[in-house]
Amino acid sequence: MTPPAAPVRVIAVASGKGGVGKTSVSVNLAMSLLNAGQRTLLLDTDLGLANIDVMLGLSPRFTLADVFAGRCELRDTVMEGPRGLWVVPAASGKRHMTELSPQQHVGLVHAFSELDLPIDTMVVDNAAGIADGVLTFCQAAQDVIVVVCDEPASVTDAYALIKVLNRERGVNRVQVLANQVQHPAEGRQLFEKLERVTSRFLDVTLGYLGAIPRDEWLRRSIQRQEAVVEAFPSAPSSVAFRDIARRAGQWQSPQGPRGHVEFFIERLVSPNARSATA
Ligand SMILES: Nc1ncnc2c1ncn2[C@@H]1O[C@H](COP(=O)(O)OP(=O)(O)OP(=O)(O)O)[C@@H](O)[C@H]1O
Repeated sequence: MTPPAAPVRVIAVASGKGGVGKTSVSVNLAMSLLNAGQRTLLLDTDLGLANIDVMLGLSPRFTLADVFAGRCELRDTVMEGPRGLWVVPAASGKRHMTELSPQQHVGLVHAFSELDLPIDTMVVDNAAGIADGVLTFCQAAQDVIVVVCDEPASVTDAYALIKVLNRERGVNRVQVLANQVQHPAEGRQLFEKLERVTSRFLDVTLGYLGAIPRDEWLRRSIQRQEAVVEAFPSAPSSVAFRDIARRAGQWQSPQGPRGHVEFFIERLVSPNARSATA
């Protein structure tokens, strides 16, 4: 009998507002987890404006667009990135891909359960906004990181995202990550601003994951199509990403299925529960 695959920790990265640095966070968090010994898969779910492949200088043969068009299986899209990071790329400029049905989003989540990859962690980069796909992928993850920066629209859109995740999808735990901060106190202030409103109006626990400084080295790494933690390991943002990956590694492990759409659900079912239902 093959031993059951171990649970996979799934972390969804979202932001509400676009352009705050969500993809940079996803790429560098995934690379930092990998460098800390976690076998990691990075999934790009931005089916309209995908850019993880561009950020990492990869040339995908197949993308999620091909899966939905019936041209390949999900496993055919998995490619090997830097240092053995697994990447599932999306497709840019496919407008119809942003109009997938809720069933197709759920179908994609379930398709991951069939994926026989030896991974410990999956990082899911989401599109901006609060479309059905974003909500489903966040709901299906064990942890959600919401990236904010010091702009009024970023904070209000982050609140809007947390509100629909909580009210419509039952998400009750969110980690807040401040990006592009000018000084460490700015990150904490942004978190407190968000927490004041969420604690008044929502049934959700916010955790403060930390802050990534505004860093010219990060911009340079994007030009070089590399993660900053790889291109410039001692840059201030690289130091912050490693710290955040370390903290993310300390979150409590998944306790088992939560009874709704969930990534790698089979791997969350304990071996005992499996044989009881076999
Ligand atoms: N910590 C940082 N320091 C300096 N520049 C940053 C930082 N984070 C992000 N940026 C800049 O912001 C730009 C947008 O970042 P990124 O593409 O990661 O954002 P995004 O939220 O994923 O955007 P979208 O919603 O459009 O996908 C980057 O090209 C980079 O120039």
